[in-house]
Amino acid sequence: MTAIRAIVTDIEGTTSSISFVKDVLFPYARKRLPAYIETHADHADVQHWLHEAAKEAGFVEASRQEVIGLLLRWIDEDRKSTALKALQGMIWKDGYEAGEYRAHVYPEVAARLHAWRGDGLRLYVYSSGSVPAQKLLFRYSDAGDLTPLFAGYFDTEIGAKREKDSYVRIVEAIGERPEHVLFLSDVVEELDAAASAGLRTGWLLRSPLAVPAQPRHAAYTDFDAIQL
Ligand SMILES: CSCCC(=O)C(=O)COP(=O)(O)O
Ligand SMILES: [Mg+2]
Repeated sequence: MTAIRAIVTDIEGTTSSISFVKDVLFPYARKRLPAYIETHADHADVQHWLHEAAKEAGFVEASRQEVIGLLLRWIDEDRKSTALKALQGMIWKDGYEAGEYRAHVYPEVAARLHAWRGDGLRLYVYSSGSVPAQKLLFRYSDAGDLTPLFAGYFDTEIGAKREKDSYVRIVEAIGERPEHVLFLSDVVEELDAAASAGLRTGWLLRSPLAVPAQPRHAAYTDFDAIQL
């Protein structure tokens, strides 16, 4: 089998629990988003992402309140909007820095990432969460600061996770041939897109999920089970 030289991992459902994202991060951002936007309305990056959100929704003209309402609805719908994710990441920063939560990573993940790095593999993240949010999550993980392990981060600014071209661009950016890159995710549509771009794939099916009898991607219950 072709040697794996780089691993690109998803976060939610793969390195970290869906519950940490849905039950801790999303409610934290939802509660604070209206006040955060009002108090940061003169910040250029906030203005930029509000404008992008309004554009994405097809609003020709929208008040700040209308865009806030839109963003709250998108949080409830778990919409993978680049603009929403950027704004959520800005809000989560306060919570991490105040010690209000630490990011969940599954128990075997940190040691396995260290082992892969020790074997010379390059490690990357690809998540719908913004790159700053990804860095915060691994900086403030419950297994300590894992950011030194990663060579790079990708978010939906490179493309949507269910589109083949996103993975084509990622392998170009990391300078590898696709067959030397393993993409790990819990979402089969993301794995289908990565496989169509020629990447190797690993499907994380964390307990209590059951591994199907004939999974269409190599399936693993945790990182320690992954065969390179
Ligand atoms: C980067 S932490 C927040 C994760 C997030 O907002 C999200 O939507 C998770 O998506 P993923 O692509 O990691 O499944
Ligand atoms: Mg996921």
